[in-house]
Amino acid sequence: MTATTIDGRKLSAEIKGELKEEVQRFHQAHGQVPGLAIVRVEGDAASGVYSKAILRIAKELGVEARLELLPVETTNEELRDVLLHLNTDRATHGVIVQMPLPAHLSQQVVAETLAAEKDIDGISPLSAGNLALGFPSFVPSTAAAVVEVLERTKTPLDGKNVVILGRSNVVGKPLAFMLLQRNATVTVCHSRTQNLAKIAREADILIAAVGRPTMVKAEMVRPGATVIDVGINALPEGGIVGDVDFASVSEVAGAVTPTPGGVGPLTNVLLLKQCIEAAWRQQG
Ligand SMILES: NC(=O)C1=CN([C@@H]2O[C@H](COP(=O)(O)OP(=O)(O)OC[C@H]3O[C@@H](n4cnc5c(N)ncnc54)[C@H](OP(=O)(O)O)[C@@H]3O)[C@@H](O)[C@H]2O)C=CC1
Ligand SMILES: Nc1nc(=O)c2c([nH]1)NC[C@@H]1CN(c3ccc(C(=O)N[C@@H](CCC(=O)O)C(=O)O)cc3)C=[N+]21
Repeated sequence: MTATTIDGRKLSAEIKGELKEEVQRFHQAHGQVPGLAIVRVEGDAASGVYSKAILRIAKELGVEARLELLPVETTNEELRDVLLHLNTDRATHGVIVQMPLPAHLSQQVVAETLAAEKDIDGISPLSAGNLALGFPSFVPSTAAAVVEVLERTKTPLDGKNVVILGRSNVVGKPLAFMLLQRNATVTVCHSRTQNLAKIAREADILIAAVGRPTMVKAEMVRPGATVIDVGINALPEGGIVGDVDFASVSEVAGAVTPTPGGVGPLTNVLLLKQCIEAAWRQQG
């Protein structure tokens, strides 16, 4: 069997088309456009690339985005002051703080300071709690991207076995709650999981978010399963590779996302989608 390759770039273009119209509707209704602030503390080169990618997509959609670039020696107090200012800035509807932060800065301070109504990447305790309770909430955009891929490819979730590899706060955990809410039977695996390959093979939908290049091999995949690769691993020779061994897995899976060109291209688009949603909510 040769799996269908899920085209993340195509899905991302489709969503961007919808969001452009949404921004126009917002502008007509309120005489302003949704506003996004990207907070980036210098120190991680890759995060600079992601910030630029977000700015580019915002521009395409007509969202007003600006970058708050802070020096690497920024203190927790200074970072908190920047966030407190953005919390009350009427032109800013959504805020993303680029991860990773330098080690001396506290993710907890960030998560607890950012106003929940502007927390478009779902990092605040209130957002996480709402998600866990099944209440409407902003969610981490990578998890949102995975669910969007599954929904747009009409992959059935109700009653299905979903196995998630990885339990991070930005991918594995929020995904587990989102998929439970959609009536999947969810198993979350991590570095201490025993018999991981056997568990993975039970999955109708296997989601890899571990950060281990090509860890998921064909033997771990049930024939016909849908395999979603969240992993973005930089190669020493340049370029990126996913957590899934795409070539071998394609021979057993029913459908698989490639890397690049899979979940990645949807991530920033869904961040913008949540920013536009935040703008509507703040306008009542
Ligand atoms: N497409 C996108 O937009 C994005 C992609 N990513 C990519 O997704 C991947 C995961 O990211 P993130 O969740 O932030 O990563 P983290 O490093 O925070 O979490 C990795 C998770 O994988 C688990 N894990 C690590 N090694 C193994 C193993 N050998 N077997 C089983 N489980 C293992 C860890 O277990 P334990 O908890 O026990 O340590 C942990 O739960 C990365 O490749 C990252 O680059 C991330 C964000 C956005
Ligand atoms: N607060 C926060 N939220 C995030 O969601 C967040 C973050 N910090 N820090 C960095 C990671 C990583 N991330 C990606 C976004 C887009 C692509 C993407 O567009 N990928 C394309 C191109 C990749 C390439 O070619 O380099 C692809 O996979 O095809 C990937 C990864 C969001 N992250």
